[in-house]
Amino acid sequence: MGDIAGIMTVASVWQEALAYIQGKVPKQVYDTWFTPVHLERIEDSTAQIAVPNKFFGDWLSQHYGPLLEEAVSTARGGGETAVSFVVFNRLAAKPIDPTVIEQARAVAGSKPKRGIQLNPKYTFKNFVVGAGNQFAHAACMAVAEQPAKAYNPLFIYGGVGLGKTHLLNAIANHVAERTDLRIAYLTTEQFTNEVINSIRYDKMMDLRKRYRHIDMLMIDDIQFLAGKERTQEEFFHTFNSLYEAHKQIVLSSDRFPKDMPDIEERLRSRFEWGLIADLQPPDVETRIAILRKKSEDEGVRLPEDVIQFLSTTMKSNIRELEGSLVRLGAYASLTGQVITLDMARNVLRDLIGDKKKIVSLEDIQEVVSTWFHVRIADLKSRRRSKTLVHPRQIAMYLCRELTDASYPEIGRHFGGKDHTTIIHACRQIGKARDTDSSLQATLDGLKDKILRG
Ligand SMILES: Nc1ncnc2c1ncn2[C@@H]1O[C@H](COP(=O)(O)OP(=O)(O)OP(=O)(O)O)[C@@H](O)[C@H]1O
Repeated sequence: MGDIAGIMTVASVWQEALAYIQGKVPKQVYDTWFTPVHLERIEDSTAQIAVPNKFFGDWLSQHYGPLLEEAVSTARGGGETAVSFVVFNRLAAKPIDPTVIEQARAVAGSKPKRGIQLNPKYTFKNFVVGAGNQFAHAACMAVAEQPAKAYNPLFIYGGVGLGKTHLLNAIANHVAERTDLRIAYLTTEQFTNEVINSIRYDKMMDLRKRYRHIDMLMIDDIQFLAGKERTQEEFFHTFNSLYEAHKQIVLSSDRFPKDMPDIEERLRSRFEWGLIADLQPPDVETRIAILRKKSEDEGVRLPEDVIQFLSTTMKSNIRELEGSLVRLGAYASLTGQVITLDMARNVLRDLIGDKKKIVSLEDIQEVVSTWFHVRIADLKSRRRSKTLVHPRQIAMYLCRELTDASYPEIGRHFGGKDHTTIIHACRQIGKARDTDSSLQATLDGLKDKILRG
């Protein structure tokens, strides 16, 4: 009885809200944007509007969110009503919260577990497991099931957009759902800012106390500690006290510990104490599985030939794969067309074109020097220290791989070196990359930076 009364109320509120909207927008807008949606329920003072897919919801929220709020509030006879959106063709539809659509990075607050803002979308359930990420996934699952018992620290490394943040969030979400452990999940940038502020306001003791009383510390993109001595020092002490107290530490990085030249040795070696698990670019089967899963979740119909096209064009980065799906879905939704192969080619032309960007030898030298924290002059010099030889050889190798420059020409750009030196470097790196997955990840990361500019 209560239910029926509830449904009737919702239905009548919606009818009135629609009448209100009709009076405010042109017919075409009304037909396109308001007839496909309905009011699902009203809870507290939030009205849930059911939409056909995520993009529709995003668009509606951006353009007509305030009008919807006004309409529902008026239909309910006043009082503020907020609106949120759910996708109605999904079984477990979740509200679309604009703050979590983009990656939500967590902030460690004074009460770490309550203060964190995890991205609820990043769970183990929606992480597609394939050959390249199986190991990292299993390691993360083990840690999530048994924090501080399985592997400590857990160090996840992998190239850009391969799922590090997703996995870290998945661990935190899993643990937060099942336990009362106090979790601090933050990016290295946030940790650095906290250290800087604590120094500035003389609150170092507070910071230390805060971090030393948590049960699980998760820091994303730890490579950004490079060159930040004071933050490294603070992190070192935090690490030690948590580790000694048998608390879980999880770190992610885009490179292997030994490839972090500007990080103190005592920290680097600690990163290797537990388990290091890498994320490799997905193979074609995994790319297809990811596309299928994401398109299903987002309510986007992707024909088979488009799935094939996307999975063979977007090879090295899952974020890019996802981005292309988002763009296609938005385009199709806004133009009211179904997705076809031609549309995909058209809409994603610039994304695909990016890959063919012409790069110069200088671009490569610049990116490599920033990555390894060495000067361009040192890359061109004849100094033979190990910290220089490796980046120099990598830069030479990438010059050969990403440009049409000849060996002598590359030699000239590296301080007038002989072409045999360049050939040697290319062979060394080419050979090593076949067996060294950390080198592979480094090369992928560098290429990504070079090609995207
Ligand atoms: N195996 C997977 N299954 C489903 N989605 C994935 C998978 N791997 C990555 N993704 C998705 O790809 C996007 C990029 O992943 P994520 O942000 O975790 O990458 P990252 O490695 O942290 O990148 P960055 O180096 O830029 O910080 C996210 O939206 C994530 O959900």
